[in-house]
Order: sequence, then structure tokens, then C-alpha cells
Amino acid sequence: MTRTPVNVTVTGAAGQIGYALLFRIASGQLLGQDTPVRLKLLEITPALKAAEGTAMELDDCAFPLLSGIDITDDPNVAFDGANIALLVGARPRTKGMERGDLLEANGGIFKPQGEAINAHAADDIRVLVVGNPANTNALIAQSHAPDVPAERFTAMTRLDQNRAYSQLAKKLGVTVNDIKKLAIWGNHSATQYPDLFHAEVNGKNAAEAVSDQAWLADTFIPTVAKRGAAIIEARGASSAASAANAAIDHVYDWVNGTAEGDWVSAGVVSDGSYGVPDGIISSFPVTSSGGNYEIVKGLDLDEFSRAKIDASVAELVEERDAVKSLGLI
Ligand SMILES: NC(=O)C1=CN([C@@H]2O[C@H](COP(=O)(O)OP(=O)(O)OC[C@H]3O[C@@H](n4cnc5c(N)ncnc54)[C@H](O)[C@@H]3O)[C@@H](O)[C@H]2O)C=CC1
Ligand SMILES: O=C([O-])CC(=O)C(=O)O
Repeated sequence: MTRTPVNVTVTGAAGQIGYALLFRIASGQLLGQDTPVRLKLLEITPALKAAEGTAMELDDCAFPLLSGIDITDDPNVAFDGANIALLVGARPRTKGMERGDLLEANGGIFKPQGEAINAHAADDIRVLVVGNPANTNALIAQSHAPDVPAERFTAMTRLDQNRAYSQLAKKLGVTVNDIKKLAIWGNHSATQYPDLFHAEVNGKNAAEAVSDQAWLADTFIPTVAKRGAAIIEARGASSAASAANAAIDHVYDWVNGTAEGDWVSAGVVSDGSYGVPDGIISSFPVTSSGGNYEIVKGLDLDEFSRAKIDASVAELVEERDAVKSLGLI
């Protein structure tokens, strides 16, 4: 192996997504089979021992592409020289916690991480925020990293996209390989908008192929948007392997580019496209080439799509205003 290892920082490394994610990164699925990686694991102090246990298992896999593992509870060490950062660790909502409390608790995590990224990460740093509320946590981190181009901070809506692919494939009796351009708009929350009007099934418009507006509005959209809650209900824990899988998809496509004639979903900093306020981190249909995600421009939005996107963006604006009033951005 002649290439210099890519430094991949993972926060929340001892959590359930971390456990599903790290082995796939180390096996080469994040960046490709010709790219060695060095893992840098960040955890809170009480979870360091568990992270060490995971690192022992990583050693025991003898992955040819894994060039080393560092474990720390100091963000300044974890992000030192980071080329890719997966911000998974976050404060979950617990009983009696108000929305403001949750945003404040996460501000306490994502503000110092943004600052540490700003001070110590490599010049080509690319950040994916998975920890919820993902879009707003990404905004907090980004706003504390003024020296990093804003577009290097993204939030994960790829799991929502993948969920939408499966639901549509089942409905039409096709496979996910037959579907293209099915993207999520807005927030990674129950207000998100999975868009069938611009999606294609075997080259035909997906909404027309479905030809059932009631299913689209009353079954498809809520099933995708509330899938996270349905998994928690069924499994007794939130999505972990599928979330890790989506994080792999997001970063792989960011670095290696999206397929010609297709697009994917990612929460990216808005440039004002489609009336989404500048600076908000919202999901859009995006393409990637040369290591940059770019918003797909010029799509026509009918009244139904417009209203759905506006509702989700309004929620993002509310979250932004809340963290602003808490002094977190
Ligand atoms: N965007 C998306 O599509 C999805 C997002 N999520 C979110 O991902 C996050 C992680 O989920 P799980 O792994 O299941 O949770 P988990 O609770 O199993 O693990 C979280 C880990 O983060 C660590 N952590 C907490 N604060 C930290 C800090 N300041 N620095 C470093 N590590 C810290 C904890 O010690 C814990 O080990 C949650 O916020 C969850 O809601 C989950 C599924 C999908
Ligand atoms: O709903 C949750 O708590 C976890 C999540 O973000 C998802 O599964 O989409």
C-alpha cells in the first residue's frame, strides 16, 4: 500500500451506530479498496473503555487497509489532521426534556467540535453530521468553523432516501436498481419531503408510475418520514446498521462522485436555491463530482411539493432561530 492513509474521525464511536460503522470503514467501504485509513475515535470519558474494546475487535479483523486507531476524549486530538469526520455522538432526548434543552445539550457537543475542526482538521476536511437533530447540529458545528468552507459541513438524509427507495420498489414491484433521482428535501425529521415527482422508475416519472396520489400523500410520505420511530418501536432501539450504511453511502458518493444521470440526497448549506434561506442546512437533491456536493438546480415544483418543502424548511428556520437565541450560532 503506497498511499498515505486518510484520517477518518468518528465521534460516538462506542455507540450502536459506531459499532456498525467502524468495521465497514476499516474494510474499505467508505473510501474504496485502494485507500488506507487511520481511525480516530472520539468518545466521552466514561465510554473510552468500550471504544477500546471495539478497537481490539478492529485489530482482530486484521483489515489490510486499516493503518492505525487512536482513541481519545479530547476533540482537539480527535480532529487533528482529520480528512473525513463523521459526527455521530449526540445527546438523545430523555424523559422530561424540552426541545430547547435538547438543542442546548447538543450545542454543548457540536460547538466545541466545530471549533476543534476549525483549529486542527486537514485543509480538505469533509464533515457528515449524523447525530440528531442532524441538520441543526451541522449548522452549529459549521458556524464555529469559519475557516472551513461552509459546504464541507453536511447532514445525513441518505437513510431517508434509502428508506424511500425501498418503499417505492415494494409498491411498484420493481427493484431499487430500477429507481433513480428519488431525493429528500428539508429536515431529517417527520416533516421531511421524499419527492416522487422528480424520481424515475425505469426511465418513467415515478409519481406517474404510482398513479395514486392518496398512497403517495397518506402512505408513502408518512411511512418514510416516520420510519425512524417505527424502527424504535419494533427493535427497542433506533436504526443503527441502516444509519451506518447510509453514512457510508453519503461519504462514498461525496468523495467518489455520483452516477451520471442520477442524484442523491444530502443536507447541505443552502445558497438560496428553491427559496430555502441562505445558510440553512437543508436536504436537497445533490450531485457530486470532484469531491463537492452541488444542489441540483432548475427543478419545477408543483403546489404540493412547494407546500411540503416550505413546511420542512419552516421547521429548520425555527431550529436555527432557537439555537441563535441560545447563543449557539
Ligand atoms: N441522521 C440520521 O439519519 C440518523 C441519526 N441518528 C442519530 O445518531 C446519533 C447516534 O445514534 P446511536 O449510535 O444509536 O446512539 P448511541 O447512544 O448508541 O451512541 C451515541 C454515542 O455517542 C457518545 N457521545 C455522546 N456525547 C459525545 C461527545 N460529546 N463526543 C463524543 N461522543 C459522544 C455516547 O457516549 C455514545 O457512545 C443519535 O443522535 C441518533 O438520533 C440515528 C439514526 C439515523
Ligand atoms: O428517529 C430516530 O431517533 C433516529 C433517526 O434519526 C432515524 O432513524 O431516522
